Parts: sequence; structure tokens; C-alpha cells
Amino acid sequence: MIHFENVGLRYGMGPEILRDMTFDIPKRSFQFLTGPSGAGKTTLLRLLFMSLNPTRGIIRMFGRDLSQIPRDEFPMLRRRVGIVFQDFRLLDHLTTYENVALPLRVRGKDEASYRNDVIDLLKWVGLGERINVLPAILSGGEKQRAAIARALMDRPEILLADEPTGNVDPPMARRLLSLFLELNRLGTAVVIATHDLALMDQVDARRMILTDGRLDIYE
Ligand SMILES: Nc1ncnc2c1ncn2[C@@H]1O[C@H](COP(=O)(O)OP(=O)(O)OP(=O)(O)O)[C@@H](O)[C@H]1O
Repeated sequence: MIHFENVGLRYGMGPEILRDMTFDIPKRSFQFLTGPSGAGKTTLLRLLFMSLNPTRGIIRMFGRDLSQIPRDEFPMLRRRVGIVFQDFRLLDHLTTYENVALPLRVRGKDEASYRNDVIDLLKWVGLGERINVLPAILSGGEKQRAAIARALMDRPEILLADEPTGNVDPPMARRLLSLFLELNRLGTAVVIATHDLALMDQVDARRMILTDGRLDIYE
């Protein structure tokens, strides 16, 4: 589904942060992306989300070489990838429901066409009782689940999550992990960037480990 070949990335004139990355992310796969702070996990997620271009190498997403795709086709391709940012990026003045529905509203969709889907998705992530509240009164775990629901609105083929358990206690981390595993069982590929060894130890999953700009994969 995703293929990287000799991909390298540097910011501006700085050093190469990621080097010689060659790997695949198969359909329906589940993996952790880990490595020390500053190793480049967020940078790699940004490459996977197509919000950053590699400085060298080839990236194929869904069978297409990104360097050959016109810029105006990127938004359509990006809808096939869901992302949950480290800082959630929920808008403070919108309710949980409105935050999750926002991408569809922005695209000019009629609310009647998505209202039930948004509510079902919020129930699925366990926010059925929090649909009409503002982010300020949500807990860290609830905000994380709202951000997950928003990332799933377009039924992406792959979900990327950046430190999804960074701001929650261990029981909530386990609940979030169950949610990602359930999503994966339903057919979505999942990449979780994390430092959390205890979280990784709960699942026998593929580990992509970044060290000094290079990637090792343990199947
Ligand atoms: N926009 C940028 N411009 C220049 N350098 C950057 C930029 N973003 C990240 N970097 C540098 O790239 C390196 C990798 O950063 P990145 O955020 O990808 O690491 P990370 O593994 O996600 O770290 P953490 O676990 O602390 O979140 C760091 O040295 C960082 O300072």
C-alpha cells in the first residue's frame, strides 16, 4: 500500500534527519514507530501524510509515485490517510460533534448526509455522552478519542497516530490501544508513533525503530 525507497529528508540546509529509508507498509497491517526523542518519528509521519516532500528517494502511496502526481491531486490522496496529531488540534469553540464533522462541512456537504455517521463514530470511540460539549471540558483521553474520530471520518485506509497515549494514564492508554486494534481488525492499517514501551509490550506487533536517521524493522 505504501512503499519507501531510499528516502532521505533534511529540513532546509540542515543535516539529513532521515536516511536511506526503504520499507513497505502493507494493507491492513499494524505497527509501532519508535525511537528516541528527536529521532524523526513525527517527520516520518509527515512524509506518510504527504505534508512534507522527501529530499531524495521515491515514495509510492496506493501504487502511485508521489513525485509524478500533480499537486491538485494531493487532497484526494490525503483523504485516504487519517492522522491524529500529538496536540489533537481540536478547535476550542466547536463542540465534539462539530470538530469531527468539520472536514465534511468545509467540503460543503449537506449535514443530513453525515450527521448519523458522525454520531455513530463518536459512540464507537466512546464519546456518545460528550457529543455536544466543548473541548475545554474533555479529559486528555476524551480529546484523543475526538481526534481519532475526526481522523476516521473519511474512512481512511491507514491511520497515523503521533504519541496517542502521551497525555493519558495507563488504563486509558490500554483503552486507546484496544480502539486502534479494533480499527485494524476492521481492515484499516495503523501506525502508532510512541515512546511507550509498556504500550508496545501489550501487542505482538511489527516495530519500526528509528535510530540516528535509520530505520530497523522487527516483524
Ligand atoms: N520544521 C523543522 N525544521 C527544522 N528542523 C526540524 C523541523 N521539525 C523537526 N526538526 C528536527 O528534526 C529532528 C527530528 O524531529 P521529529 O519531531 O521528527 O522527532 P521525533 O522523533 O518525533 O521527536 P519526539 O519524540 O521528541 O516528538 C529533530 O532534530 C528536530 O529538531
